[in-house]
Amino acid sequence: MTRDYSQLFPGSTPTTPPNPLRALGWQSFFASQLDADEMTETPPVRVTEVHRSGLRARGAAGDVQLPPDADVTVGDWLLYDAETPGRSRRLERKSLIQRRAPGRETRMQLIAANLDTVFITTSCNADFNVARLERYVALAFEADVTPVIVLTKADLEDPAPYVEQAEAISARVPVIALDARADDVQAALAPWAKPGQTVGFLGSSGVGKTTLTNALAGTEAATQDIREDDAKGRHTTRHRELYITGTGPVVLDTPGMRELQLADVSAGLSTLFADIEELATTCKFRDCAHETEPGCAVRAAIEAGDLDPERLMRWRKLAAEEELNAATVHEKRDKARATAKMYRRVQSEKKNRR
Ligand SMILES: Nc1nc2c(ncn2[C@@H]2O[C@H](COP(=O)(O)OP(=O)(O)OP(=O)(O)O)[C@@H](O)[C@H]2O)c(=O)[nH]1
Ligand SMILES: [Zn+2]
Repeated sequence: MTRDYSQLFPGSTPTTPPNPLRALGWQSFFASQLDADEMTETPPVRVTEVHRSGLRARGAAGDVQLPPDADVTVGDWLLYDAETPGRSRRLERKSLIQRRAPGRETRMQLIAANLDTVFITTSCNADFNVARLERYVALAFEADVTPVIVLTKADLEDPAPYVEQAEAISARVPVIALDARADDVQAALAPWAKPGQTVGFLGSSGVGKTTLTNALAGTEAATQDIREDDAKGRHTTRHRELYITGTGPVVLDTPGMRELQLADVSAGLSTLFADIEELATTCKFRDCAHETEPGCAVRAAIEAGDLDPERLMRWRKLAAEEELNAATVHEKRDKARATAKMYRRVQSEKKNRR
């Protein structure tokens, strides 16, 4: 059987019924990475779940399973090789959210691939914290995901002062205030939550991420929970990590996103604090610490009221933190290598002694 895949390529006119791949978040960026033959022989599937035992993915023809692969994460697109699923080719990513692996592992842990927009969520109350929002924004920039700040619980408190502070974070980051339980959530998020787009939520516990996910994914979110028996025959409820709404965006909701911390975000910090870094290049001294040095452009901007001193402080803190984080990742890796080397030496010495 030959399928007509011409409609999946950019520039073609959409046909009805809606393209099933588009409902999964398929975009011309991915289509441009393969030709019509590959499209037929190895149809694209999107990874919906990652488990130790393997991957689950969904494509035009339904759900498939693949062997585990450390270089694949939720949201990835694979060209499914039905004969040898392990050989399925991963398409180049549009974006990638990753973090330092917790505990003793030294590698980066992949959290989510191919998100278009991340809704950085906080509430108009004590949860609101500019420094934390900046971290999330830097992380989004680092991952090549568009950040949008969403302020929930606007029905409980006057959102105006929160909106004002959030808008000061970056001219490149839109800010929206809403009641997450209201009917107009879909409309408010519509500019980013269009069909074919993939979105996710970041933020502390209790700020309304689940409420917003349900608003976008509708009843789908609830009905996509899967009941299954675990190894011991107990019933367990498993959440899908990718909600496919059919008519709206794809909503990515992995446990990893909820536990996310600041990872390597040096590039993201440079984007967020581009103004300060730009100013710093005009300081008289190259290694200016922007403290008491003469000819410091950064201090001059503060004195002129053009730069918020608090913002400078937060930039310093984040930059220092980032330096420390990056160092520990590298140090850990060096240490692990040294240990492995020593182990091999001991083993070979043992062998030689025999
Ligand atoms: N009044 C009001 N209540 C809200 C709003 N957003 C969320 N809530 C309520 O706050 C509580 C927590 O919302 P959730 O959506 O579960 O928050 P969450 O971010 O998913 O929390 P975790 O699942 O712990 O990560 C629920 O009782 C919501 O109904 C809002 O905008 N206004
Ligand atoms: Zn300076």
